Amino acid sequence: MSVIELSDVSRAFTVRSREGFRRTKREVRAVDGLSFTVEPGEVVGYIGPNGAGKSTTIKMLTGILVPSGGTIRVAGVDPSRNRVQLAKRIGVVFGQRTTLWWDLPLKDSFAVLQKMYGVPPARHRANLATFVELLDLGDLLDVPVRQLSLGQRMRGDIAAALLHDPDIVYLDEPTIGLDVISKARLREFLAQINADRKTTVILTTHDLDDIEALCTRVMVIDHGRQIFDGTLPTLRASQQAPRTLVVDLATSLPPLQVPGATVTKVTGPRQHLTFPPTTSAAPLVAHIAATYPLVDLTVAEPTIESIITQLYTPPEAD
Ligand SMILES: Nc1ncnc2c1ncn2[C@@H]1O[C@H](COP(=O)(O)OP(=O)(O)OP(=O)(O)O)[C@@H](O)[C@H]1O
Repeated sequence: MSVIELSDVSRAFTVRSREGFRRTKREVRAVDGLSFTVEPGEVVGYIGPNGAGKSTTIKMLTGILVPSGGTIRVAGVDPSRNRVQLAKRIGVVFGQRTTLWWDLPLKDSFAVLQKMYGVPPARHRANLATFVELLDLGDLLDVPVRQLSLGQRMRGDIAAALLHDPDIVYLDEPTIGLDVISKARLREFLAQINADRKTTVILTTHDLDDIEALCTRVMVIDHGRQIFDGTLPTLRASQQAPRTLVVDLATSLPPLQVPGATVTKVTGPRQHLTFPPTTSAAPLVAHIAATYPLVDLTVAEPTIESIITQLYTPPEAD
């Protein structure tokens, strides 16, 4: 059974403004007819440009906002009518602000959460031991949250969101502002938690490396509507972005003649050839190996960044 179900969900806001002496009212449709389901254990990247409606969707999924239309079920209940019941089944992390108690040492925040959620003491101890080890929190437990660095605090926030064994966790920009090593550690941790506990993860991020590292599925939203839902390879293929063969030869040569591929760059013995996403690389590689003094060869996929940019950019009018 799906753990999240949205059917034709919309959410409008009335924005009031004043122009001179005139007051105006305008309706913004932050989410506009959204339908999708998420299965238990999926890791879904929920992405879109600024103002696309991502936060509004997440707020409706947690029950903070009531939809203007359509129906939502999360873990079998209507979020806005069953917020308290649902709170035990979900965890939420907002990268921009902490849910921990600012003046309390990290371990005291965890103890408060245990009481709030009524986690059995043995389970709490086991979870804490796992998170302390995987997130390297040992030296931080006695430090007040306000003294933690952003990366340390984020590790604390993520542990806090998972201590009550939620079925679903919403992560809103969890790696924002973190250095490369902290990002990598967080991604590894989340992948492991998902593998071990089958926790469903909904990840909102502008860092496409998060998506690449973690998500089995990507949903792209723009102007409150879904514009893509599928796997990363499907997203790549759907955008028809060309792939590239990077060929290292034993010697510098003029541009190679390879049917179905075009040389776009020559730097000494290295040549870059592009070919359509619908073409298999195998015959091209076979042709090059049989015809030229090949030393090494790699296939470079289009970066997800370039694909998403292409997706967000409206087609030019004729
Ligand atoms: N409380 C509100 N009142 C009025 N308009 C709102 C409100 N909340 C969101 N909006 C508008 O709804 C639209 C979607 O906003 P939302 O915050 O969901 O986008 P987002 O995809 O999360 O953007 P970002 O990536 O910038 O966080 C925007 O046009 C925003 O201005």
